[in-house]
Amino acid sequence: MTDTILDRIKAYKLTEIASDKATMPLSLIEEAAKNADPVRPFAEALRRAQSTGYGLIAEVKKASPSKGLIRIDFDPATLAAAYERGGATCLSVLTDMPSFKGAKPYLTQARKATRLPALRKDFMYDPYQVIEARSLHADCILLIMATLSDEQAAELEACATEWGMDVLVEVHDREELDRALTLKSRMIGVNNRNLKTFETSLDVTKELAEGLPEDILLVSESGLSTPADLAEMARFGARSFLIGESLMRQDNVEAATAQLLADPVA
Ligand SMILES: O=C(O)c1ccccc1NCC(=O)[C@H](O)[C@H](O)COP(=O)(O)O
Repeated sequence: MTDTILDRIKAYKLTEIASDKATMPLSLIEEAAKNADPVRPFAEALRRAQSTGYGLIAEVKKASPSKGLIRIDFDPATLAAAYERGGATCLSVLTDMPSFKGAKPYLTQARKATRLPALRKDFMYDPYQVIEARSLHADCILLIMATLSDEQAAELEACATEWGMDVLVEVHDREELDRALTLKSRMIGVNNRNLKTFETSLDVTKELAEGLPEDILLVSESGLSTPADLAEMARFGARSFLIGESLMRQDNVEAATAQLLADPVA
């Protein structure tokens, strides 16, 4: 069977992690993580926001495997500040370089420009990356069930918890959702994009939202661009959203963010 983009990402991530460990030993990363800014509560911010409106995790995203270059004038701090002024609840910052033209410092720069909690958006396989996320001042990490075993997910989650961070557990189908629900995190991201084929459909959130336990904070991710999209997702129980491309393509990011959030359905 041919490799998917996720297989290719996993292969270079494992090489990258080995090389990072060789140049920056874990003990130094742990020291930096201990000295990082206090954690800003991520899930709590979303729960609060969606109790009166929508929770928005606004993504700082320069490029992607499916769309190539998305934004030319890309300054993470400027974009993050615009998101905050527009009413975003949290930030998501891509730190993966080969596929997303992201960088580790972008996370620190974006978070420091705002008072918002920030997610390290990357492909996590090793506790080293989790501690590194905290050293960059991350408040939350992402775990993608499509590319992790149950044991890996539980180990990475435990590490994040140990360092005080929240965990957004990402799923794309029922089998991944069932596995995700065995973890401790109560924050589930349903990715409308199939990361193996790039096919994107809001029906994925609609299908998986049904029958979710009451205590789950549901985040609908990817392919969302209009107030009507958000209203439709809200009708199926998702009031928090992870949005990147559609906002990154706007000239006025602050105004576009405010417009998207302006009229939440009850
Ligand atoms: O965005 C991609 O092309 C992509 C490809 C392979 C793995 C992950 C990918 N994206 C990560 C995401 O899930 C999105 O950046 C995020 O949900 C925001 O999506 P969007 O609003 O559609 O930019």
